[in-house]
Amino acid sequence: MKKHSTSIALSGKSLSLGYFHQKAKKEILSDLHFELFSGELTCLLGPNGVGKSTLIKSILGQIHPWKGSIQLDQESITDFSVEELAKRIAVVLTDPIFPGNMTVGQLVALGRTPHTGWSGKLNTADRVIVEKALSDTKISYLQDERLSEISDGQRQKAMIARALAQDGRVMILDEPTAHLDLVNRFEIMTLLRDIAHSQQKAILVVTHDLDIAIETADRFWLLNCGTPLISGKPEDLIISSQINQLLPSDKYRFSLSRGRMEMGIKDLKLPIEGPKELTFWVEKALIKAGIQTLDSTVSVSAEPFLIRYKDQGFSTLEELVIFLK
Ligand SMILES: Nc1ncnc2c1ncn2[C@@H]1O[C@H](COP(=O)(O)OP(=O)(O)OP(=O)(O)O)[C@@H](O)[C@H]1O
Repeated sequence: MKKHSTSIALSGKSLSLGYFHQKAKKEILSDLHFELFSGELTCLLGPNGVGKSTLIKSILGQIHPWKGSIQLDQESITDFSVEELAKRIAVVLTDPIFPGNMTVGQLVALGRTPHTGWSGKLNTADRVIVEKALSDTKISYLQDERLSEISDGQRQKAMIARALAQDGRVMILDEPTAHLDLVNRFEIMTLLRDIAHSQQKAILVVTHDLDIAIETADRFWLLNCGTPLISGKPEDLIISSQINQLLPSDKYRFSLSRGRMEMGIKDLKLPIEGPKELTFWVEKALIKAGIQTLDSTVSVSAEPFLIRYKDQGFSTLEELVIFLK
């Protein structure tokens, strides 16, 4: 069943994108189609150099498609002025460019610029929106802190609050979790999904963080060289194996049972018995140690944790690996 067309915030049809290099045309993406839905967090994934930033630049009107068209709210983006586009599409780029002595509150207020004009003077309604953006991103307590004196994760939340204050229907973020620790990466992505759902925003995030994207995204766009963009629920793309498009060679595969990318090892003969959550880690430790075949079965049990192999008992995987080597 197709999604209703009114929920399409942004779409691209038959796009051909590229650059001029020494006067020659260098096509990066051709015949590209996409639909970005309101109320969803979409993650754009693909190998380095495939053209993710190029696609973002075209959505922002920084490069013009050689062929095809991009529609925002059913109108060609070429019909929008730069100011009108800034009201509708908010962007968070990888490297923030704001001075360190600016406060979080001042940064978030800058999000209102497309609405206030060059004076930058906020009226009551603007102030309410800025305060809401700070509270939606749970950083109201940081409003008077300087950007140079807060953590990377807090700064990234401030950048998202600024984009929220811009109050457009579409938000685009280029690697918003780069440089962040695991907990902050989860927090940022979960925050973005909550915002997409509660405020019906269409949020597009470029990321290389497959694990966290699987946990948080409503939709994936998979981009690979020379193939059409694949769009779908992450779970559907995993079940249908289309997720393997992200993996360039047989060396890696996406494990359906474990939900993650792994080294694809041929002729693996590791008979291991015991609880599933333990056999998984035993196999991992053996593969890492370069052990791919065993002539007897390894038995593993929990409480107490014990590994048995050929009448020997081991209380750690380290002991087992030393014995096998
Ligand atoms: N201004 C430019 N002029 C010419 N070629 C460019 C320009 N910018 C990017 N390219 C080329 O376009 C291709 C796609 O680059 P792009 O930055 O869109 O990839 P990406 O998927 O965003 O990569 P990454 O994951 O590494 O950020 C690359 O081959 C790159 O060299």
